[in-house]
Amino acid sequence: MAMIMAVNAGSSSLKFQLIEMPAEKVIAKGQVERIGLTDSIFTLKFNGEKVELIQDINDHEQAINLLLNQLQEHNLIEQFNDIKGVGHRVVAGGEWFNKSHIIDEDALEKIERLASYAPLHNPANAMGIRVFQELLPDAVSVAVFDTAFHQTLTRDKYLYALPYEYYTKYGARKYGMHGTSHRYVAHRGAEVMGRDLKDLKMITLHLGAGASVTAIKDGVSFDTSMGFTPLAGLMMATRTGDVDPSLVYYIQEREGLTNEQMLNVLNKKSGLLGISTISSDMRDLQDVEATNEHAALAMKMFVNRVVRYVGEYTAEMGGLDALVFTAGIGENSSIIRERVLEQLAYMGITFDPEVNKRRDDEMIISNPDSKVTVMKIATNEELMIARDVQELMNEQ
Ligand SMILES: Nc1ncnc2c1ncn2[C@@H]1O[C@H](COP(=O)(O)OP(=O)(O)O)[C@@H](O)[C@H]1O
Ligand SMILES: CC(=O)OP(=O)(O)O
Ligand SMILES: [Mg+2]
Repeated sequence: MAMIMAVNAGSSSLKFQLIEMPAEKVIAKGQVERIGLTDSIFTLKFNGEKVELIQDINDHEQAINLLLNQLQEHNLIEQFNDIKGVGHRVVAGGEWFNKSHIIDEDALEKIERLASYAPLHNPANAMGIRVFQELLPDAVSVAVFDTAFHQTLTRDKYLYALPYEYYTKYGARKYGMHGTSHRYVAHRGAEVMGRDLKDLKMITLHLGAGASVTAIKDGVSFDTSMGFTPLAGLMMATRTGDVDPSLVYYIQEREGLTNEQMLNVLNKKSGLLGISTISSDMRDLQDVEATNEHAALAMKMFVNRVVRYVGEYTAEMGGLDALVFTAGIGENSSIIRERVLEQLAYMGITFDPEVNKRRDDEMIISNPDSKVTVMKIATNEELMIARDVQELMNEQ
């Protein structure tokens, strides 16, 4: 029996679970949401108790400190001596890592060197790794990469139509992200359907602050919407998603921005925030869309891009059997799911809007006569992380 801590730093959140393995028993779990916004939400659940705090949390460092203080306050820190392994979500693994890896100095240095492959994430991931290594020097430390699941993409899918030498010289290619989540919900989705994933053409929609779409065929990742970095693909909370690259230079020149400032606009000032001008959080937009034209426009654009990718990937796979919604928006926003599904009626998708409003962690939303089975599956990246930590510890 081993106690494992799984740490998942997202762009707007920090999530963790303390899990007893191999029983997969969750001892404590919690999250900090809305990092960098006002009224950040901290929740901690243990022994049937729930703690909730609302306060402004500016960055991941503050989030980790708050988490550690709270664990201490509720005497959960004593369990730290029992923690044998800590698993960290790391967004970019480049071509160095195609599976989870024990973190030694060399691996940590590589994770830090991959910062330009995931500028909002890898530095925060590396910071989390160092904090926990100091706190628990004897625990095995493991990195679980978002990019690993997408290593099955074939060259025709992962290359950009740039001069080929940029791929060989600089690793300029699509890596894809959110792989741990896409992998988890794809397998759970197939189980809910009572089917073998290998026999299904499936699209998984991970719609959180970062958002991505994955096409899954023959049980593996076939194509995915994020790219060299998590900036590509869907419109996101603060990221543009796909944009004509010529516009970047056009705007940069006129606004007199440095490269770094321009990247900051694309990563942190765009997306739902950029269009709505009021918030990057879908909850805030839903609250005011009836009276705020910009909030309504941002939501319309968000839905449109999801619909576009579903069509694109269905065409690439030559059909679609199953569609899965997950992550913050995918799991919690029945409005967004409803609007996406209404626009997919042309595919023969039918669903009951009342069923769609239910809050179960796992559910089939589509009607039995629907040509595509539509599901909502709550993701669990932390469980996948804990499983990989356990596996690597067993191999040691
Ligand atoms: N009840 C809700 N309705 C609509 N959107 C929600 C709801 N709850 C959370 N969200 C959205 O989910 C996003 C966070 O998703 P999450 O997957 O936790 O993000 P990340 O892991 O990328 O930080 C928030 O930005 C918010 O827009
Ligand atoms: C890769 C990525 O965008 O992650 P997140 O959604 O957690 O920001
Ligand atoms: Mg996330």
